Amino acid sequence: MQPAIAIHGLSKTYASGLTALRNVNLEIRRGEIFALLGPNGAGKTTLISIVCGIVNPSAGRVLADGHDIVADYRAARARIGLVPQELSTDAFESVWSTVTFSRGLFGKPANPAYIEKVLRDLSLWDKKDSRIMALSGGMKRRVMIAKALAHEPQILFLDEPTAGVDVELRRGMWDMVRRLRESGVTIILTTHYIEEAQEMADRIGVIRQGEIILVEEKDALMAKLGKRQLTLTLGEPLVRIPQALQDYRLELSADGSQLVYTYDNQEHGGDIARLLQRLGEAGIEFKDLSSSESSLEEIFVSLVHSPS
Ligand SMILES: Nc1ncnc2c1ncn2[C@@H]1O[C@H](COP(=O)(O)OP(=O)(O)OP(=O)(O)O)[C@@H](O)[C@H]1O
Repeated sequence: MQPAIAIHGLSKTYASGLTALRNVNLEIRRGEIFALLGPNGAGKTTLISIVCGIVNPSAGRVLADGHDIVADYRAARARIGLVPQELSTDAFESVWSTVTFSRGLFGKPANPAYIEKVLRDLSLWDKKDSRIMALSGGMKRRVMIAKALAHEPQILFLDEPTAGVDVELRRGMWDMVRRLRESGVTIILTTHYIEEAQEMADRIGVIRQGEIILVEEKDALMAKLGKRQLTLTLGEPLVRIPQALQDYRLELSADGSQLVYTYDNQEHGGDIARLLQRLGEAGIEFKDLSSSESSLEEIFVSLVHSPS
């Protein structure tokens, strides 16, 4: 199946000489939610802006639903909806006219029934006659999404959709994005919030200094890179890790009161049973035991901060 977005060898050097993207290759599958995760200045907005035709690439090629974003701009752009980071709407216009106008920009014939559906789906129907300036911040964000959907795009870019949004509203946005995906829209979102990627994405791409350093199924990423730790609080502090336990990846806390065992998610629990048995044989007693799983956040931090 043709990908929703195909990016080949994309690079961008701004007039200032700054290279924001370096040879990016990426395919977004039809119908997926793809989260592009990266620290400030990594190149996320530049990438989205190129795909949406707002910024010119320095090199490379992008196809949106098979249409070249430069040679076949109109067809490519018609398939894409963009919800930018900044709220940009005319404060004095009503919700209805703002959204209807956006559809007209793409040369699509009027379709009040479709606009009504979009506004209802976004819980904006009862605000359709309100001026934008009279809406809350969360409602304004939803208007931005309604505008982006007005021309019935199959691919939706959300640039930092929940930046500065409270927890409740963020959950509401996530639900809404899932519903959009269920309706067949492919979704690409950028985020700083690891939790957002962890919660929403089917696949995750990590971008650092203009390079895509990783693209993985979220579940595979969690399984592959996720580590578990078992912390044993000892009955009596140890001075050093006994010879009999040298085979295990064990660390002793500075005060000798805790042993920490780090293991991969894929490893089986049998290893732990053996470790506990060996501890018993070595006469080491423990009074407490707890386990923890590393989150995507730790994985992300270790990736982004590891040397290039
Ligand atoms: N118009 C421009 N001219 C020159 N440099 C730019 C321009 N736009 C962005 N940059 C630079 O390109 C780099 C990538 O910026 P970009 O906005 O794409 O990053 P980002 O990952 O979206 O960051 P954030 O998470 O902060 O939004 C940054 O170093 C930025 O300063």
